[in-house]
Amino acid sequence: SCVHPDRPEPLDLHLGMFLPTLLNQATPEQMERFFTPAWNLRIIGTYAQTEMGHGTHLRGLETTATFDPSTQEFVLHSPTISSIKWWPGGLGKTSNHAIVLAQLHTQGRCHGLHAFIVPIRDMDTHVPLPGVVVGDIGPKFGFSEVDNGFLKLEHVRIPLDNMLMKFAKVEPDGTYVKPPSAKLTYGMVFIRSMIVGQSALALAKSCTIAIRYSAVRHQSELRPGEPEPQILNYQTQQHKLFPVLAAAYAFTFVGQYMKDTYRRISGDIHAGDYSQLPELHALSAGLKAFTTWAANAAIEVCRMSCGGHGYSRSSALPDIYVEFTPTCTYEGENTVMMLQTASRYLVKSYRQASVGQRLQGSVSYLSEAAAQRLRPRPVSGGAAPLSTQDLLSLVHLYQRRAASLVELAAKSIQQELQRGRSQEEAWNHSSIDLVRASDAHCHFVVVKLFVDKLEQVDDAAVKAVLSTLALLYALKGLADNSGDFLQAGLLTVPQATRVSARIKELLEELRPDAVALVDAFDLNDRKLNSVLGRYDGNVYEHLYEWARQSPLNATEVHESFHKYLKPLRSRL
Ligand SMILES: CCCCCCCCCCCCCCCCCCCCC/C=C/C(=O)SCCNC(=O)CCNC(=O)[C@H](O)C(C)(C)COP(=O)(O)OP(=O)(O)OC[C@H]1O[C@@H](n2cnc3c(N)ncnc32)[C@H](O)[C@@H]1OP(=O)(O)O
Ligand SMILES: Cc1cc2nc3c(=O)[nH]c(=O)nc-3n(C[C@H](O)[C@H](O)[C@H](O)COP(=O)(O)OP(=O)(O)OC[C@H]3O[C@@H](n4cnc5c(N)ncnc54)[C@H](O)[C@@H]3O)c2cc1C
Repeated sequence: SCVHPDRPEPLDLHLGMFLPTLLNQATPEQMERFFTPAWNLRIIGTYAQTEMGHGTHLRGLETTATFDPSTQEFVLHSPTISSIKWWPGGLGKTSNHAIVLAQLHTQGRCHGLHAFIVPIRDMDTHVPLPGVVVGDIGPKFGFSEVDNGFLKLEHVRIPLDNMLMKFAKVEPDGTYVKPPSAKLTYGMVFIRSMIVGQSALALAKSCTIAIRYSAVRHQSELRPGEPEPQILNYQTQQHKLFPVLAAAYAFTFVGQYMKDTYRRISGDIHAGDYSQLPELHALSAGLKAFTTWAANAAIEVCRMSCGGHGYSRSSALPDIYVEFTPTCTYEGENTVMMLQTASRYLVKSYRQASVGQRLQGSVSYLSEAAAQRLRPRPVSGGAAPLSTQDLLSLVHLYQRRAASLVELAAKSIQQELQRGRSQEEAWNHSSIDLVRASDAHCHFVVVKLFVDKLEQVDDAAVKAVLSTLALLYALKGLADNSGDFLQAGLLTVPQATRVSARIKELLEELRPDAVALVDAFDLNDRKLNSVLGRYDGNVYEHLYEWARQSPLNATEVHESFHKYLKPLRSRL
């Protein structure tokens, strides 16, 4: 399993993408030649796919790999400024090899994107090799520990056997042999699946810090004349933090499910069964986007709930945010991933269900919805009774919301086509609906997995408190997205009012267990690296000590006084 490092590191790409790509796409001979030295860090590699001009649109990538049968070599080339590889982690100064994604040309034809192992620096001197121009792309929002780099290839020659050929092949005479499935060369499903677990970890860290701090921070007056209360006793503070706590548990279970699903389906793929690849792609793309967007926003809620000290690096929350936020962009920009899940899976499944096909996996509910559409609607047409206590009925509500939004998106495309728009234009003019449908589908999956997990909990007390968290997660999501449920006729205004009231009750129920629930994440002080989130709660003394250690305090009078203030004063 992928052990997530505390902070980004220059070897992340080597460990998180270079090695896994070899594992997934190298032949046994290539594994021998590359994996072993890479495992021993003799070879240090990166995954160079994105270019200055293209990150999302893979088919638009411009780097070329042209086969020269006379020398049995590929010629790797960056033909334009926009084709320069840009962003790969560890590329700037750390790596001596790169897996370069390039458009394969052989016998005068282009066969699309394929992966090539390209040596970029001398294995001993680390000097860039001939034809290789490589460097760091400069300061970024964060990730300063990682040398994200650029790579310009000027007719660099590599042996035929440096193309990763587990699936696609080029014969010595230049004949191209297609892979069993074109989808096998896309990659990225592994790391997208792992990122779901990173979302859970980021949430667990952030709410541990914020809830522990909220238990030791006393501020203002709740009852005149009484001591200042813990800020965790304010309903608004609970309303900010407890849904984040619930999401941290939800995403932990989803992260485990995603890892298990990846392991199961990639095992099938290695055995030659590609049938589940669409489900794995759709699930990993959608859940990566859903969980990172949610976690990204929640980290900021946790930071701001700690007041001024939340803005101090001593809280660790600014660093957690800066390190986490690019997950919404890399490994598939979130909007694009949501569109993939909708366009390549949900709408396709909806259409199959509409003609009576029995669907399996995470979209099986679309078959149920299609059958439902064929039955006469109840005369009342109103929303079904709502239980704010029964988790299974809430799962069903999320399922029906997802089915409704998938149908809305599919119908939007149909309406656009009937207006005479082309296929592409019809899809583009429905893309807001498509993203909403994916979001609702992923939300249903998360709620369902949370509730399914409770069935595996034997301890009654643990099951009770997790059920309360699951209820809060489901009802808060319902309140936040009440427009979807109202629009789908799944919720009435009186029911929405009851949901809000129930959420307040749940916040009160969770208050006594809140600190224990974050302690249960078992994140030690070293991993949290947060003065506010210390297990012993001894914040103020350590905050003062932390500030005293600041480099600015190395001298009582900083050199800036003599260099700037004093001369300025003398000129006034
Ligand atoms: C394992 C051993 C290792 C040992 C390690 C031990 C040590 C442990 C310690 C580990 C510590 C390391 C920690 C790891 C941390 C890692 C840190 C990461 C840091 C950040 C790194 C970032 C990297 C990157 O960003 S890489 C670049 C990412 N870029 C993208 O994702 C590009 C996004 N764009 C696309 O994917 C495509 O353009 C797409 C899909 C949007 C459109 O492509 P298209 O060609 O136009 O395709 P389309 O017509 O839409 O679909 C065609 C068809 O294909 C299917 N499809 C598409 N994509 C996939 C896929 N990925 N998989 C499967 N199938 C796919 C699609 O569904 C269509 O199918 P049909 O409809 O059936 O035709
Ligand atoms: C910290 C970090 C590390 C990275 N590490 C690596 C790495 O190691 N290796 C690597 O190869 N890459 C890496 N990347 C690059 C990353 O994969 C790309 O930035 C990402 O794929 C997004 O592509 P882009 O930057 O071209 O954005 P664009 O695709 O240009 O996105 C810009 C906007 O256009 C929108 N958009 C694009 N296409 C569509 C569409 N079809 N429909 C609707 N809207 C669309 C997007 O939603 C977004 O709002 C890294 C990036 C970052 C930030």
